[in-house]
Amino acid sequence: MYTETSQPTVLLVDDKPSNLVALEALLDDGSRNIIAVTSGKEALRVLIKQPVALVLLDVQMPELDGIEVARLMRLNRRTRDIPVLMITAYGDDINQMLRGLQAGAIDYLCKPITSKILEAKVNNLLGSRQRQMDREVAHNEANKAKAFLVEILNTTGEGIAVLDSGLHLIYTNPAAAEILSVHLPAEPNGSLPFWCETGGLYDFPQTGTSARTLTHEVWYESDSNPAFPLQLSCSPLSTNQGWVLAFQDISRIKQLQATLKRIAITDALTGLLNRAGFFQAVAAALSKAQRWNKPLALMYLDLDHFKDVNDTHGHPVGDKLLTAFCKRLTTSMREYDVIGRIGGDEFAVLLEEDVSEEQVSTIAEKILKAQTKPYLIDGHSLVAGVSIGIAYYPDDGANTDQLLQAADVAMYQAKQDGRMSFRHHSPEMNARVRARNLLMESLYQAMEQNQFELLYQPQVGVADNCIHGVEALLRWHHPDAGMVSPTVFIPLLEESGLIVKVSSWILKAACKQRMLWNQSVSENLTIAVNLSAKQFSDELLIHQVEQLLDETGLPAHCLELEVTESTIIQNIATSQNVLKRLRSIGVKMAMDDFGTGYSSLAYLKQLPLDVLKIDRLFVANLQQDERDRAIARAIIGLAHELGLTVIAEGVESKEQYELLANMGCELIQGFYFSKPISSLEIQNIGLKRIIPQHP
Ligand SMILES: Nc1nc2c(ncn2[C@@H]2O[C@@H]3COP(=O)(O)O[C@H]4[C@@H](O)[C@H](n5cnc6c(=O)[nH]c(N)nc65)O[C@@H]4COP(=O)(O)O[C@H]3[C@H]2O)c(=O)[nH]1
Repeated sequence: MYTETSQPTVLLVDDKPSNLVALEALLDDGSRNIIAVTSGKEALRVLIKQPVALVLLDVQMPELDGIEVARLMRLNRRTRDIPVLMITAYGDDINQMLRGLQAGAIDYLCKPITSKILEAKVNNLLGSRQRQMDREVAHNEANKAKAFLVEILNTTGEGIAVLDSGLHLIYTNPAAAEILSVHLPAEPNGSLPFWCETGGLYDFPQTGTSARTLTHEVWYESDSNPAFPLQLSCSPLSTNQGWVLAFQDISRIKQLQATLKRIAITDALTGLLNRAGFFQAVAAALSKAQRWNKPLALMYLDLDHFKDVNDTHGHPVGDKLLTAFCKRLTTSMREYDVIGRIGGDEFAVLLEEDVSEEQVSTIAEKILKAQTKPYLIDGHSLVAGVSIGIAYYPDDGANTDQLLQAADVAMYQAKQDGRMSFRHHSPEMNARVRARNLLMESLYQAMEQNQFELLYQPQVGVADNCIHGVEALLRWHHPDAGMVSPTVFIPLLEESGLIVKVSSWILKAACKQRMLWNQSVSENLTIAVNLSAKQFSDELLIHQVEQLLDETGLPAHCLELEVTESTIIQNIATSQNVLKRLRSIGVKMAMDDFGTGYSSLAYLKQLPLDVLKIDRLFVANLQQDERDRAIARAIIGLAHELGLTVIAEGVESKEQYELLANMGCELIQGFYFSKPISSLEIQNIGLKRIIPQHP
């Protein structure tokens, strides 16, 4: 094969070299390659070896004549299309000429050869051969391109199909046939498939010159296929006779998206809706409620002391408790109520039906009741106390945030009022929360601005009416609000975490002050300091106390640490351990507020304590209530048998004092002798007998 730019090769075949020389002389004008051979055999050898554009073949040759060479050329694939121009000395021998033409010759030249005729015929034949070659090249190129396109169509994963103007499928590549489950040609009377979009049938774009490719998500449905989603690109054919479709089955992607969507709104631990999911559910319910003018109720639930469970028993136990709690919560609710976990130990419930205050209260009571039974988790018996706040649409909020905030405020109030209870939101609660938030903000500066002070309340011996000890009590002088009660700000300190910093200041200030009284009061005076629940569970407490005693030089037996009964009872085993370790360094341990609820007489024996403080609420009823007197007598008796010192708190009257003194209570604390007073006032009293305030 030769290209357009290369010169064509002309093969001259004649057994007479003189003829060859003459022919070559006539043809060799520099525009073509000339090869001259003297036999048919040689000619065939050249033809097999190299591309030749034209053969000038003498008919009469020994061995292999021109007609035989032409015949053999036609039998070979490589030579059959090469034009042959026969040269004969017998121009009048019709038979011979006919045989030559039948053997494949294109034309004849008769000897003697006229150079012009030779030139014209050679040029014609070379030109036509060139055109034939060009056509062959173009045809081959087209075939290659077609094969390439077919390969692409056959191997692509994308479905490619052509629809005629009547929406019949007239072409599908293999992927399209598989996706659509069709075999062309389609059944002549088969029904047309549906191409649908949200809202109805898919509107195929207008055909015509302004046609563009449009991409859509459509649903395809046919006799053999239930509807499934396709991502479809549709291009009208330029002939106006249909459309080319390119598409992919996106069922898997859709399923994946749905799964991801579900995961995105589900809480992995409990399987409930997570915060995002719950918010979506509330938003949907709110728009319905707005449309139909219906009320909604939203409950906010917070587990009481859940953090302690995590801290004490570890997160796996905490997780199991949450899961068990959710199970119980779910069984307390109706099937159509929506429950979500919106924080670590915070849950919310949306009630759309039967949302009168009375009905919602019944549900809240049911939830609380279900939680009174302890959970048995990994050998631990745990109670998941819960506080519930309830808010209503439209009274307490118009959107999700407002409603949740109102329910949260009500929940906080429930916690304040004693936990394991529920509260309905009321507008006054907002004011309370605002005030609380303001206080919380100013608490952060209270330490730096020296707004805290310690007062000391004497603990007076019944035997001698002298001060045996003092309880350090914290005071906060708020620059605007004046004196704020510790019952208000101690929980805020705990909540904010500031309690750690403030508590270590209290301990240090109390111990330092106590050392100053060595001379002015007594070397044996006890200083009692309250420990917050957080401090009591702080691993570093013992180290901190040891360091403090070291720093201040205070003998350990002069320091008494008070822990409330409720803190101790939360986890008896841990409390036993902490009490034991603190006592091992010589510090005295007192149980504060004894009698405020638990009256854990059964535990007293197991707790390593030195002092039992009877709560003032208990003391207040002594005069009126014979049963309280009997119980107080029993408590004091039992405490003594266990080797504990008893201090009665909140003693306000002579009668209370005398009753307690008669029962054997050895130390009295209360307004009867003194309110909490300054360190200077304690110093002034010193070891003198203290005169009752209300004799
Ligand atoms: N009605 C009446 N009340 C009496 C009488 N005698 C004493 N009180 C009051 O009873 C509370 C006794 O302290 P508490 O039970 O430890 O109860 C304390 C304690 O739990 C907590 N608290 C006070 N100071 C501190 C502190 O420094 N650290 C910690 N963690 N808590 C503290 O705040 C609670 C309240 O403290 P305060 O307001 O100082 O109230 C004090 C005291 O002023 C009486 O005869 N009648």
